[in-house]
Amino acid sequence: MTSSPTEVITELADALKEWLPTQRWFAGKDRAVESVTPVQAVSLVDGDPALVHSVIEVRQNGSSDRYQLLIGLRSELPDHLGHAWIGTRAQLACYDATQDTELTGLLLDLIARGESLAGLDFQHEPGAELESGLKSRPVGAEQSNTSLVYGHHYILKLFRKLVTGTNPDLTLHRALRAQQCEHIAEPLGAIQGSVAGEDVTFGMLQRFLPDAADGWAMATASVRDLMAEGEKHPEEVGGDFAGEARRLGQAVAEVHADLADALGSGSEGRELLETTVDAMQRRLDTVLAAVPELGAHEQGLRAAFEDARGLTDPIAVQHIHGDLHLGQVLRTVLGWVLIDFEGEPAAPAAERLSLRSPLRDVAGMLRSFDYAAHQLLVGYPGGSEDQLTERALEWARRNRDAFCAGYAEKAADPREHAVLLRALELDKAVYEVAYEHGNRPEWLAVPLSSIARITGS
Ligand SMILES: Nc1ncnc2c1ncn2[C@@H]1O[C@H](COP(=O)(O)OP(=O)(O)O)[C@@H](O)[C@H]1O
Ligand SMILES: O=P(O)(O)O[C@H]1O[C@H](CO)[C@@H](O[C@H]2O[C@H](CO)[C@@H](O)[C@H](O)[C@H]2O)[C@H](O)[C@H]1O
Repeated sequence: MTSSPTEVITELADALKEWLPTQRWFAGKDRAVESVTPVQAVSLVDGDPALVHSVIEVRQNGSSDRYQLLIGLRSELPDHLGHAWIGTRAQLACYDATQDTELTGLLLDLIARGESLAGLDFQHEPGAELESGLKSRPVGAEQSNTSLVYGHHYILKLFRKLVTGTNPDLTLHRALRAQQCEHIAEPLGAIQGSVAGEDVTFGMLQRFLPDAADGWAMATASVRDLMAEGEKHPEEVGGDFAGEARRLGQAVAEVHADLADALGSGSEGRELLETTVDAMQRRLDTVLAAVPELGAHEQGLRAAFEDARGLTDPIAVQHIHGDLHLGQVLRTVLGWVLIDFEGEPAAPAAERLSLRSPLRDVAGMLRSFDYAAHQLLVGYPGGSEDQLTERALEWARRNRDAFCAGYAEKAADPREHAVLLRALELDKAVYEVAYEHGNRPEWLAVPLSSIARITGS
């Protein structure tokens, strides 16, 4: 490589403008990319292949976000890396190096050795003895970040959109580990560094749970079973999920209790309600401007948010998961594990780190039961009164109740806060409208139809 790492990224800028919107983890797919510039770039491996670690600034619609890139450079790109190609410069193929097992092994080895390289600190958690020399494979699932699995042992998440300060995913995992929480995958290491003088977390290594099934796959299999059973009710079919939903409710309540013990909790009154409802209304303004289909429900949404403003009881607050849904929970033989404590990918860092009502996580999970029940019906020609829709509603009701009942076995019953819970659920559904609009427009009907049902609009 004759050019400097920064020159490489600068020369790749045009290719990156095309490539970024094709990546699942790129958060700005709904806006044109105006420019891509390197904030910093360092060489981690010289030679052929070479490896450059870079932070880029992506400008869109007048604002900008920072993303982490690992760029591989090779004189010849083998076929198995063809899908990772970004562009060619100075006769070198430049590609997404997270897909290159010849290069990614180094990241685990550096963490295992606890080394610093080119301004990046590769750390293992105190007492963690890590095996090195393992090859990685990328996690197949489409995600907000890029995760690599090493053997059957470890999973390394490389954060894509960067936030300043220690990433909440790492902070909360460390806090839960200190509480010996049973419902997490143990954090084992991290890649830390700085960008423009501010600390940044680039990666987090965790114990990989090879035999875990994800909650979304389990729940949707249960819905499919039910729909195949014609006239039967959820409790009458073998694939009933309510027992798991109850255990999941217990696990979420236990994680909340551990987070509160580790990081503190409080109680808030009027001021929090005002800022919470103001934020809901602002989010609604933004999403309404982007997704006209939401307009039909504006009145119902605003009224539900304002109902919450009128509440008088104090609200318990603490650190929470922040983006809890069935895709963020894994069922192992020992029980449920929660993953990905990063919060909503689109939320500002300060909001993700603030103390909030744990009912937000409950609302996220309730939304997810609704999603699991209704996503099979996307594009389905039946009317809203037909039998499959009835089954979907029944499944969602049963599992939402079971989840709340499980939660109530370990903490206060979330159903006692119906007005706030309803507002939080609707706020989450508004977020989902924006999320689906930007990422999976064919699924937009899922949150929209829930909003219609909940608000009666
Ligand atoms: N400890 C783990 N063991 C097994 N699989 C995991 C583990 N952590 C994450 N996964 C898998 O990797 C996927 C991505 O992880 P996640 O933390 O949700 O990343 P993202 O921030 O990109 O959404 C999850 O959906 C899950 O399937
Ligand atoms: O990438 P993350 O897992 O951090 O979260 C984002 O993507 C999720 C989809 O993968 C999205 O979740 C929505 O769809 C789920 C089904 O795919 C459903 O279970 C959730 O209830 C629904 O919110 C999530 O909102 C988004 O932040």
